[in-house]
Amino acid sequence: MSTESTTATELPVLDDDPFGTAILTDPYDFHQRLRDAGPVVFLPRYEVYAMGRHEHVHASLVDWETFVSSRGAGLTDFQKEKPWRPPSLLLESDPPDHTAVRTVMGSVISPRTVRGLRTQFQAEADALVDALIERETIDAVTDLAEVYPLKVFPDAVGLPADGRHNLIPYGALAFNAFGPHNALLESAMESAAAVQEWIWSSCQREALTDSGFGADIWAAADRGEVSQEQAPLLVRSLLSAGVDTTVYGIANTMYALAQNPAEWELLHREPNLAKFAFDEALRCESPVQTFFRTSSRSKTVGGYDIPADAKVLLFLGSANRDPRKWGESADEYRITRSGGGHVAFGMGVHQCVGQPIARLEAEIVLGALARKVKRIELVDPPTPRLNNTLKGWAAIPLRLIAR
Ligand code: HEM
Ligand SMILES: O=C(O)c1ccc(-n2ccnc2)cc1
Repeated sequence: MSTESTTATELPVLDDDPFGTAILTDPYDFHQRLRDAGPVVFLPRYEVYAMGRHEHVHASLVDWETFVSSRGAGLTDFQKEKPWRPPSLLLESDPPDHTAVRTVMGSVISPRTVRGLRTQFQAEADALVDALIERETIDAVTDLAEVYPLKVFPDAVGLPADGRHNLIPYGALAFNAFGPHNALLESAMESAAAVQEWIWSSCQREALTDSGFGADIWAAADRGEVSQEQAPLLVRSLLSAGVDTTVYGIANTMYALAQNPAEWELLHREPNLAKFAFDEALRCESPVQTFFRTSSRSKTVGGYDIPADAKVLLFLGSANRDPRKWGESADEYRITRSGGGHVAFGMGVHQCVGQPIARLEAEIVLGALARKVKRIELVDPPTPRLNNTLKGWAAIPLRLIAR
């Protein structure tokens, strides 16, 4: 059998700052240059190895033995620097440690449990939409995308009624913390300092209602499926991830629909397409733009050598717009596209365990709005909300033209 010999080819280099304001605001030109530069590109700014093509991002996500998560899913290498908080038992662990806690979280957020949320989620969506269509203009972020998840998700977790507003700055901190120590992370640390106490106390058994995702995690600990020490950390995972991601995802979908009136018109005619409208927005306006891995050993990717112990930056948002996978219409928002295969929720052992909740929230609230609103129009350009990991908006002023 011939052994393919690949001579180490000189790595392409890009001097851009992917965590600078310009690229965080509008990453798509950089993504194209990254994909066209090669399968692996060295970014000297942070001394990391970057991948932007779907083929290699996908392959690296599923190769958890080479590209590990236990040394941090952000820029910090936990073998070299202390994490800012105890590492995530899910996101920042590898099999076999990861396997047991993932099994528990997968059974807590099971399709059956999530299906049981549909009635309550629908009631909250109908009430919110009925209030919104009374107004001629709304803000799709502050009146819709931030309001709906912040009501239904903490209810599903079983959080106390007061203090829930803390979830947004804490989520912003968690996602900024995956990036470099820049001004975004600095300001997130300052504004979230106060909420860390509320977050940790909300993860404790006594703070949670006796039914909900929180209680189910503690029940798994009582059954010995996870330890009593792991239970609050698993609840913390839900609080870190459960709100900001869906806020950005629903907002990004509304902006994509506002930019494509024909797509809204189709959705208004067929509100059951709401789940596809959300999925296509996740592909072309990915809320979670990047995640890091660390190479446990040297690896040749696309003919280029990545050394061991290197930080590898996977551009999910770029992979999801790669014309090598999605064709020339890759940048276009088309809700009838068969969009399967995107990596907006990751891929492999760490693929988003909260996906069913995110999808249910979006399908229901977008479907409820589409049923009652004939057309939506942008009133002013949206205001970006910058974050080292998340891409989305702080404000999207819209006019709603109900039936
Ligand atoms: C639009 C919404 C969401 C997006 C785009 C998203 C995206 C992702 C991505 C890309 C990963 C993989 C991370 C990696 O490979 O390192 C992930 C993992 C994860 N997500 Fe989400 N997420 C969303 C919503 C949620 C929600 C609502 C929850 C909680 C209920 C959640 C909980 C998690 C957890 C716990 C993990 C780690 C899974 C593991 O490491 O086994 N996510 N998510
Ligand atoms: O355990 C944590 O802190 C944590 C877990 C998961 C996420 N995440 C990212 C995208 N979907 C969820 C963020 C933080």
